[in-house]
Amino acid sequence: MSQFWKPGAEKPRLLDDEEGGVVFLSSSLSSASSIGYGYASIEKQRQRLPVYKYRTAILYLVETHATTIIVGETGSGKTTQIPQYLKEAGWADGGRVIACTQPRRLAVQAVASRVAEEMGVKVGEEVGYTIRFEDFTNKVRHLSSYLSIFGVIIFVMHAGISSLAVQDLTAIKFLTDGVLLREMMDDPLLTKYSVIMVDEAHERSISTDILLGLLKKIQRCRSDLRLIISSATIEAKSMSAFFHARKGRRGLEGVELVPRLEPAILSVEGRGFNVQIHYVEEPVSDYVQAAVSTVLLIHDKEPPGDILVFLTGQDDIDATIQLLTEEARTSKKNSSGLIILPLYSGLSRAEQEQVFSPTPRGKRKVVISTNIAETSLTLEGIVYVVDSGFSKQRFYNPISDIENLVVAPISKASARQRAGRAGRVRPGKCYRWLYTEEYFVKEIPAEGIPEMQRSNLVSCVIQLKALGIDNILGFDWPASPPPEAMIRALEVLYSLGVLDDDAKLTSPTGFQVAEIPLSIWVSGRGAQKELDEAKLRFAAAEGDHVTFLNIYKGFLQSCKSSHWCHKNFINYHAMKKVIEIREQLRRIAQRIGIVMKSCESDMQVVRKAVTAGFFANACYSEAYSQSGMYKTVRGSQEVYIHPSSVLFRVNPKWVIYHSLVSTDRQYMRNVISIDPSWLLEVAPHFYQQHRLNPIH
Ligand SMILES: Nc1ncnc2c1ncn2[C@@H]1O[C@H](COP(=O)(O)OP(=O)(O)OP(=O)(O)O)[C@@H](O)[C@H]1O
Repeated sequence: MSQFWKPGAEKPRLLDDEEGGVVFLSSSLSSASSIGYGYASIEKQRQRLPVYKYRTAILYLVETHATTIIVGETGSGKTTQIPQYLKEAGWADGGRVIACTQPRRLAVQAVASRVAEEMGVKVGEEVGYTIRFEDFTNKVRHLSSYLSIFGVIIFVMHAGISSLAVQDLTAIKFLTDGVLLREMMDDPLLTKYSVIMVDEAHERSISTDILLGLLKKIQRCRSDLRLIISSATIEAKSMSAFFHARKGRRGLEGVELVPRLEPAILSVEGRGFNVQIHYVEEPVSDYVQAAVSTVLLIHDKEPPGDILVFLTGQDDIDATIQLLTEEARTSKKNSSGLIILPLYSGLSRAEQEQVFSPTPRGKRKVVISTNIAETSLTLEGIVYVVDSGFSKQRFYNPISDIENLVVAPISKASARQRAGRAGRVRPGKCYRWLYTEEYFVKEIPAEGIPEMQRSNLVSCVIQLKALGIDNILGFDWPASPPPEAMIRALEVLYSLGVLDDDAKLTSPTGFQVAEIPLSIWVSGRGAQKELDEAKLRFAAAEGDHVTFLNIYKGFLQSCKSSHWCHKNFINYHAMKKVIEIREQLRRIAQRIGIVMKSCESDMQVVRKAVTAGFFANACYSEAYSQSGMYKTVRGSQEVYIHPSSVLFRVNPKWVIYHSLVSTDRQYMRNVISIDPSWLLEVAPHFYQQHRLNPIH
């Protein structure tokens, strides 16, 4: 086993002018070890962060450059400090807002709370956040709705306070990049924002990439807007090249523009606390078992401190928790005193928030998480990180039109982010215990493939179309998506009636679809296991979607009882979330003029509705096939019904699936039986075009 974390070995540095950046600073920081830990006032803690020494530099670069790229180690203070510096320097004066985007909802909430705490304000006042279905910012709309509630009496006072109503009272707003994109539908130039900081830009989610492309466009119209692109692990030069390359700049050469269009690159040197990296000597075959053994070893041998384990998804997490709990029961020595907590996006807010609660004295918290905790989060007690080296990633094949969620190795950038969850408030250790150092160095790529280049682009195309970007193939992307995937997406949207013959959004369907904040390809995440178990009790011959509907109806009939959920192995918090999201969707549907009508008990309507949304995922089983094998109508791929489906072993002739998972075979999840004649009815363009033989 080797140990290393050479502070400074991989440190980013300030690039010089020839490399496309700006020479500005040469100072270096005190080493990490000089930063003590223990109690310090919040102000002192802020001043000890590496980024503090760069405060003036950052403000100067933001003032003078349209785009500033900031690279600094995990925990150096980018996310929590830079928005505050900007506010202190006046960038939120006059009702303007400083935005900071994050790829994940949990990080948005956590960072907003921390910054509010540092500023001594409540979340939702000067510091706010917005994520899908949740807006904690202080602005006009809240005042107006308050006014409407109290009607006439308050209306009299309205004139008196209307000057307040035009001001956005939130100065610093954290939000997901997806939410910022949605805001562009109402305000294409994002006029209320003075500075937009795209944080964790290395993640390159589809939303981040669309956002970067659109922000570059907005910069042409708004010389007052400033962008900050930040990350610990971003390839700064290529990001700079993207923002620097502009079409139609002829005639501007030699002209000194303020702000300068050429991006500035700033490297924040120094890190919070040391993190030692440990590797395993021999590769392991079972990373769940290896994770369990590593946790027990740390618990046995290492001093106090909480443990954060990175695994790939709910299945792995459940298996690990089961093994650890088993261990706690049988071997008192090893695992007593462990508080084991899962963390993944399908959990309720309350369940997720448990990971932030302080660890009782004499106990050790073990948080077992997906990559939801990979960036931006500070979990105070974490000293040890155990990294499986894998995550679940989407891979889309535009030729077969199949999108798989597969367990794949993470990038070096991700591994550094994971290690960076330790060492934030005291020194830490990271156990890349599940893969060898040689494997890490030689096999793991420096960066991941942008999501845009490995995903189905249906939602992405709808969003761009709704924002008036008609020439999607000519859009200025940070990394171009494969043309086949774009063409596939256009084709599907045309067949769905979302796009017209000129590839423009149809009215009203296309615009309505664009307004709904769920993609038409709804993900089935959340409480999957419990729902699988309950399915037997609620199983419907038509398939999984109708089964879910039965569960939903049962929940309502029980008066939304948690006891009922417990009895039926259903996740109560997930059901509450279902109710919440349904209510949000109902409101949106009302606002955009969709007439709602109950289907009563006619399940054919439900099945047809699913067919209308997912017709491209139709499959059939051949009459002679005994093996449970299906073929996709498009592409003739072999697929099978997942054992968790109520239709497993029932094998109706024609089905539509919601998503595919790849293990030893391609399995269809969330499957519903259909009548093939509906395919021609709901998607005639699509099926005529593909001349489907099996439909007669
Ligand atoms: N909730 C918290 N409790 C205690 N300390 C915190 C908390 N949030 C942040 N900090 C402190 O502030 C430091 C800076 O956090 P911040 O998120 O700004 O860093 P960052 O450079 O953006 O890191 P990353 O790249 O990992 O997101 C942390 O290392 C930690 O010392």
